[in-house]
Amino acid sequence: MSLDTHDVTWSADGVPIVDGVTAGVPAGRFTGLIGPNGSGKSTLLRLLAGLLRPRAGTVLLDGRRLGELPRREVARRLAVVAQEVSTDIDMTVADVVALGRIPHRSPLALIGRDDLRDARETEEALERCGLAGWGGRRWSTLSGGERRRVGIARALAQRPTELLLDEPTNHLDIHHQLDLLRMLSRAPATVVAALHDLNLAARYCDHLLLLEAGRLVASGPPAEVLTERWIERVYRVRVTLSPSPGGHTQLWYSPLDERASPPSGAPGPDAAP
Ligand SMILES: Nc1ncnc2c1ncn2[C@@H]1O[C@H](COP(=O)(O)OP(=O)(O)OP(=O)(O)O)[C@@H](O)[C@H]1O
Repeated sequence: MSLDTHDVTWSADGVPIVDGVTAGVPAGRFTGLIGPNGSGKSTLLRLLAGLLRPRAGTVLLDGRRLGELPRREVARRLAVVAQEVSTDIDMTVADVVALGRIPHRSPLALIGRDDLRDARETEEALERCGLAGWGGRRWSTLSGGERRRVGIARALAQRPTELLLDEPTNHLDIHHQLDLLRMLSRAPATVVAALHDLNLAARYCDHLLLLEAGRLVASGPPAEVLTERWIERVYRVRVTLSPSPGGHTQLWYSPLDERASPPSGAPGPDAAP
């Protein structure tokens, strides 16, 4: 495992938000953090990133307590892409992405050599996010989806060993959602992403952690977690699973109080993916 939590609890005003979670994040794989609104995904992600301290329990990075590791090591290794980013910064896209290089800067290194390497990493990260040639654009002029991709490029420029993302597909059109998740599933890092789209989670994730009211209720490969029983219980919707033309599991939803007809290759009028 790359990241582990042992009986981790975090509460606000005495109310447990993450409640006794023991979970492992497999090294080098893409783990999806799923669960309904308010189930604790963002909070668990922040605990994994060391941005919140557990009230009880421990978070381990490669078997070592996260809170006891040197800050610089954590800053180099872990990259976090938060749900929303500030809108009022007046920087170029290249400058924003180059922020990802800061943890790697050594005060003793030759400035010119660092600059060259940072420029190369910045350009490469922009390319991987489909933003080649965008370095000179002003951040403040970008759309929501473009900002999202720049934020992810910043995280990639850091060359993290663990990449943690909170709803990375937010604001992205379907082309960029697929592009991004394919890229994350192939990234040379341990990736953890909070995701709402269970079809995308089924298609791209290697491992899933399912949260319900702050508790981990299921974990494992998508085929073991995305079952009719779990989805109906946790999301309170009826679901029908069928293989997609590409061979992945496709989920069709309908309200619990409606009778869903099984799909015959295409969704019925009451079933929306
Ligand atoms: N600092 C806080 N003080 C009080 N309540 C909080 C705090 N942080 C989170 N919560 C509550 O904890 C619950 C879990 O929040 P969290 O953001 O982790 O959920 P989530 O699963 O990421 O939700 P969503 O899918 O809506 O983004 C929510 O009900 C939220 O209101």
